[in-house]
Amino acid sequence: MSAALELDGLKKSFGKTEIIRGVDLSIGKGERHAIIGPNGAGKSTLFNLITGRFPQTEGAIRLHGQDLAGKAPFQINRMGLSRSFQITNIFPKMTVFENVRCSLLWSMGYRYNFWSMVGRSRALTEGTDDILDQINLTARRNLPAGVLSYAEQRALEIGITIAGGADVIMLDEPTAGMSHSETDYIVDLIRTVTEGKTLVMVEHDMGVVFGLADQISVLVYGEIIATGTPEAVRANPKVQEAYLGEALEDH
Ligand SMILES: Nc1ncnc2c1ncn2[C@@H]1O[C@H](COP(=O)(O)OP(=O)(O)OP(=O)(O)O)[C@@H](O)[C@H]1O
Repeated sequence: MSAALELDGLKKSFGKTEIIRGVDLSIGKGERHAIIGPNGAGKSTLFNLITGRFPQTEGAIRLHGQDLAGKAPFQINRMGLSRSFQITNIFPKMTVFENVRCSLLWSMGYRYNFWSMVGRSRALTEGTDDILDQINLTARRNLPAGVLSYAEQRALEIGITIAGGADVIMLDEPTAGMSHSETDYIVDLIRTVTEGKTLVMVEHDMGVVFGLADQISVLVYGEIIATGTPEAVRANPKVQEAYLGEALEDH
């Protein structure tokens, strides 16, 4: 499996404090990879480095072999990496359809700017409806997004994240604040919409992590102490000691 994303000796300091302390990681194309670790380990910082929100202090990040140094988040997005936000990022007064179309328009405007307006608008509508179908929101198509339930809003946000056609999808705690049934619903949805794509997610819920991830990396105090399959990570004594012990017993 060739790498979709590679981190090489990655470091990040805020002032004098080194938060990411030398991370090497290779995430294969088509892999679903979860980054877990205790509070304050640096997961969000790592996420923000990969998506270009923070510049790294040292080391390299490569997306499909291309160095991301100095690239702005929108440029990284156009190179095929799309992220969701922990805080719901939808326009509440726009309809569900308009929210997805807005995201799709941006990417199509960029990729297919030679299309006629008519062709473009038809393709846009079809593409938007296809995404609504994938995220199970066809029945809610014409409602203002603000009236959706919390889980539906998160589903919509996942739709917005995938709308640009990125092949690397990054999700930050996609099931945060959800009930068990909402979590099951979103996990199924994530599995479906990321089929054939590379998924990188930061997630606290071990049920979600073990249900979705092919590979898990455990970040502790700014370093990855283990990467492997869920079974290997679960059985790793270093991981048990540093972090998972109790969190794992139920799964
Ligand atoms: N912009 C910043 N400036 C200074 N320090 C920061 C900044 N962002 C994060 N930190 C510090 O970096 C450390 C790691 O934070 P981060 O949010 O990346 O951890 P996390 O693993 O995502 O934690 P959680 O699981 O609680 O979300 C924390 O000590 C935090 O205070």
